[in-house]
Amino acid sequence: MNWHNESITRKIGGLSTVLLSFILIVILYSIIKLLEIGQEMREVARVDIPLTEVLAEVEILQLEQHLLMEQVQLHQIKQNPQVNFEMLKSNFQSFSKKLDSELSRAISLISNGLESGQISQQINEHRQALEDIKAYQAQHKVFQQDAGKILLSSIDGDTELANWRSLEAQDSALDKFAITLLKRIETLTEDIAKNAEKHEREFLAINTALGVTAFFTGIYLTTYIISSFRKRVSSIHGKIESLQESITKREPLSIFDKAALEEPAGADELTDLANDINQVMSKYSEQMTNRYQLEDQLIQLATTDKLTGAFNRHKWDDCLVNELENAKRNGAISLLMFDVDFFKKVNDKYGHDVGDKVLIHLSELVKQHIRKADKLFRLGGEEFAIIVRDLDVIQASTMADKLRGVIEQTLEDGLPRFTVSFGVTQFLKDDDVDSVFKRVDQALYASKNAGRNTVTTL
Ligand SMILES: Nc1nc2c(ncn2[C@@H]2O[C@H](COP(=O)(O)OP(=O)(O)OP(=O)(O)O)[C@@H](O)[C@H]2O)c(=O)[nH]1
Repeated sequence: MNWHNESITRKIGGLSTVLLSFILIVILYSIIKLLEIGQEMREVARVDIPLTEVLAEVEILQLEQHLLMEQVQLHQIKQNPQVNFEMLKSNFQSFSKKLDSELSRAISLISNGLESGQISQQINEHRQALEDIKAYQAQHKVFQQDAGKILLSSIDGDTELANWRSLEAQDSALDKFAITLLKRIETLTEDIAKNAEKHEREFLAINTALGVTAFFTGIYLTTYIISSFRKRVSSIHGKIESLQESITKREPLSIFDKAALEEPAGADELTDLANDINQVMSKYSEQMTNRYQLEDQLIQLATTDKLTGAFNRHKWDDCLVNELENAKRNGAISLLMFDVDFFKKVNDKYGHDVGDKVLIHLSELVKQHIRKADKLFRLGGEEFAIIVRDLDVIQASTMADKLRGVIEQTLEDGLPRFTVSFGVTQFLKDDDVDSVFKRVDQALYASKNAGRNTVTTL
């Protein structure tokens, strides 16, 4: 399909479709990405941040428990043997219970998150964290039982002291475990938050790229459509201008313009308009050509002698005036006038038809022996004239004599021999139509008087 030739409606429709498709892609992409980012944020907000809080609480409890043990060792065992074991035990159990409940909360946060699908990122890391918390809880339970037993007895014997040291070691291991767990969950949360940020940045970058692409595609397509319209409109404008020019000059369309009339390809509204204009121009051109030919024919009829094909008297009058002007500006122009000798006798002896043929033959003969630029006129009856450019009177006289000789020598089948007499003159600066005509007529008259078949120059 040639897009260039599509209709205006389809072009604009195509442009709108492209732009709307882009917008739709941007919207769909935005929805998908926002849902994805929302899910990631929810995961951070509902699982990872609470998990971090719980483990931070666990760490604090762990520290408090550690502190309690230090107190027991420093104040109650060494300095004050009358220690209230019941209160210590109660405090310790209360911490342990709290810690255990926080650990259970952490376990249920991860387990529920994994089951419900709320945790969608770093699933394996979350599973690993779950296992670690469970291990920590189990380890803590052992510590809790051991501590319960030890706190019921006084720590003054060697055995008890050894047990106390072992308990301290367990507590210290739990401390480290709690810190490691917290760090692991913090890193996990950080990673997920970073991932969400990365997705946000990607989302912004891709949306910007899509927006910019849509913008430039829109500009490109709009410019393309406008320029294609302008091209077509200017071609139509050109046609109308050449039509106007042709009407103003009253001339048919030039060949170049006619070539432009070729049916343009395509199916848009401008093509229809161009086709209509082409049809009008084609008809107009045809009419102008016919008219031109008709005018040519009329001009030929009006300026040509019917019998001989030479220019007639009417044309002679026009030409004589123009050539006189030419002669004044551009130099030598001569005039030859000739007349068939004793033509009346030809008519009388051979008939008027033969007389006509003599005149036709004479005119053809003369045309064969003069230059294209020289004009032959039949002034009336058997009287002719030739206007010759660029020849002075002497050169024109020589030319006349050559013609005279050719006519005298010519023997045409069915025609009698005949001769012609010439009068020759040159257009002079002060000449007017009458003076030059009078002079050449006198020259011809002189030739007749001189016995005919001769050339006289004046
Ligand atoms: N066949 C024919 N004869 C014509 C035509 N026009 C004029 N004539 C004749 O030409 C003759 C001219 O005769 P004249 O004027 O006496 O001249 P001429 O006999 O040629 O004698 P000079 O010119 O003195 O040599 C007349 O008989 C006209 O009838 C024409 O168109 N056809």
